[in-house]
Amino acid sequence: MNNYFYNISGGNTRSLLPSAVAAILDGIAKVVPAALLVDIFNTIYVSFAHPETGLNIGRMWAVFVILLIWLAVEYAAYSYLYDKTYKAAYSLAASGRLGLAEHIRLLSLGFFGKRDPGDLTNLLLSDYGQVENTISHNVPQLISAIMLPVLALVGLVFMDWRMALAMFAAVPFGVLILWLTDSIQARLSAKHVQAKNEAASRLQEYLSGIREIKAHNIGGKKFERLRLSFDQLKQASIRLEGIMGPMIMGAMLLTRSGMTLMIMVGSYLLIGGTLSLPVFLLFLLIGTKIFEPLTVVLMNYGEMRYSAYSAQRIMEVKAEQPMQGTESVPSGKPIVFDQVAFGYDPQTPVLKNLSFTIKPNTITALVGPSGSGKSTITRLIARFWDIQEGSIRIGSQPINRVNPELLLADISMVFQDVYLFQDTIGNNIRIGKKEATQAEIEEAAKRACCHEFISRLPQGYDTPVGEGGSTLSGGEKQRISIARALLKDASIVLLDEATASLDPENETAVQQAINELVANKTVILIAHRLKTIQNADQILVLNHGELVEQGTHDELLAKSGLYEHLWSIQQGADGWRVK
Ligand SMILES: Nc1ncnc2c1ncn2[C@@H]1O[C@H](COP(=O)(O)OP(=O)(O)OP(=O)(O)O)[C@@H](O)[C@H]1O
Repeated sequence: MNNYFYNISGGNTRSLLPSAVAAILDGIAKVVPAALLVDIFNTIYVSFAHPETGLNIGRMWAVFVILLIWLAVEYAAYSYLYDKTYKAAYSLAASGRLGLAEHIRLLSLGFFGKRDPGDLTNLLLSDYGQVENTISHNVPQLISAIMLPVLALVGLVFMDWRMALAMFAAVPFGVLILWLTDSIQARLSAKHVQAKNEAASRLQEYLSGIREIKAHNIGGKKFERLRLSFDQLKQASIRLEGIMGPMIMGAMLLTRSGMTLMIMVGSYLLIGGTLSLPVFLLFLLIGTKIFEPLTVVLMNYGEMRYSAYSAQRIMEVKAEQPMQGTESVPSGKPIVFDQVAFGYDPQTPVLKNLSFTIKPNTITALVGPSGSGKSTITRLIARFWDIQEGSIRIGSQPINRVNPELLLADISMVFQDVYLFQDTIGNNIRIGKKEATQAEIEEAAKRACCHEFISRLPQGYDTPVGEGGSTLSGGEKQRISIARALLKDASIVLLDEATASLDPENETAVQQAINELVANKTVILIAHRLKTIQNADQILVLNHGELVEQGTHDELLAKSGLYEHLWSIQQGADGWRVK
């Protein structure tokens, strides 16, 4: 149970305390009207039992006034409960979501390879929503609903312990049913949450891949996966409701059967003369009030069990270790790969025994057939993953000891698939330097050859771009990402050359922007077209994750090896035409 509260509060159990106190106050507030009801009953009963004394009007008025005052107190208690519980729950969930998103950002990219992106979205939205609901509704309602039966039990035991025992005798059996079925409920709830997440993931996949689905006419196949996931969700929902419903209902009926038992016991005791009529009537009156909150307790317990799996999922991600390292990045030092071996899956090596040095302020081009490991090298320099063997150093500092945030602050990256955020063009460039002025942004845009096309847009730098940059052309997005990198002005530039997919006009503009970016930087460039790297300081030729050749363009051509082979293929392909 401790674990449960630890998980639903996102590891901060103390944050539940104010709402628990508020719920206790709310519970107590609800007990007072019941106690006053007993007093009214008693006053009326006495006037009937002893007609000579008449109805005690003064007492009735006193109860009426207390009830009025109490309504105000109850309102205040409820407002306090609202403030402490609901607001606390929503801010706990909001800060928890942001904290988790921040934690996820600090994890190695290897973590994302293991998880479906839709699954993580669900974790942050749906699972947190579930937990939020538990904290804001189920836990306080449960605490508040427990107060009346517990306090009533204490009072009733003093009045007549035999009747109190009869009234509550069935409660342990109701609890026993819940306890016995706990593992079934946990399993069914987990399956239901999994099915819900799977359906949401498939839906997200279907919607975000709609362009490819249309282009390849695979709607039927993808829709089948979507249909299947919704079908499984339906089955899981039916199983959860179908099995748990009767069990909770059984526990409820059993608990409520205490009322019947109490009436029977009371009747016998009344006949036997060991119970007075007013006490019997009092038990009947209180009994009707007590079993309602007990039903609420059982219902909320079911809900809480359901959210336990969501909380567990959140805590599992929180338990993932962020990348370690506290050192700063030595400046002006070479990047050294020393017998590096790496595989995304450690059993399948992608890079093998790789050793080379990249001198500061030089251009190193990575060349090789598709899948030879070029992008992987750039990802390892940025420490998206940690390697399994050997070491990567900047100067003498192994990068696995460097603070990942500081390392990334020193690296600019320009990839082929540029992602632009759903924001203005200006703010998308500002990502390179948060505190940049408008003048700095425009200066970077000018150097990246995108100022002109941005200025032509009706809202200029304030023009919003669609999510992912869907409203801009490939070349325009490239140049904006180069402007970002220019603004960042990091000493290491990782560049995935993308000019192959651009039209000649865009290509010249992008090439010019790249030339601005790489001046006086340590550049690692993934080269797809060899004619662009003839002036590189060194070219590393990779094949199947191994370094097979190394040198300048002329040195490598003279070797007549893989580079020369790739060069001659590209020379031939340069003149291809559609017939
Ligand atoms: N995230 C990943 N998870 C698992 N395997 C991966 C991942 N990224 C790449 N790989 C595998 O690692 C190998 C090297 O890939 P990499 O992307 O580094 O090659 P590349 O030379 O850049 O290829 P290309 O020129 O086609 O971009 C390939 O076999 C690829 O399938």
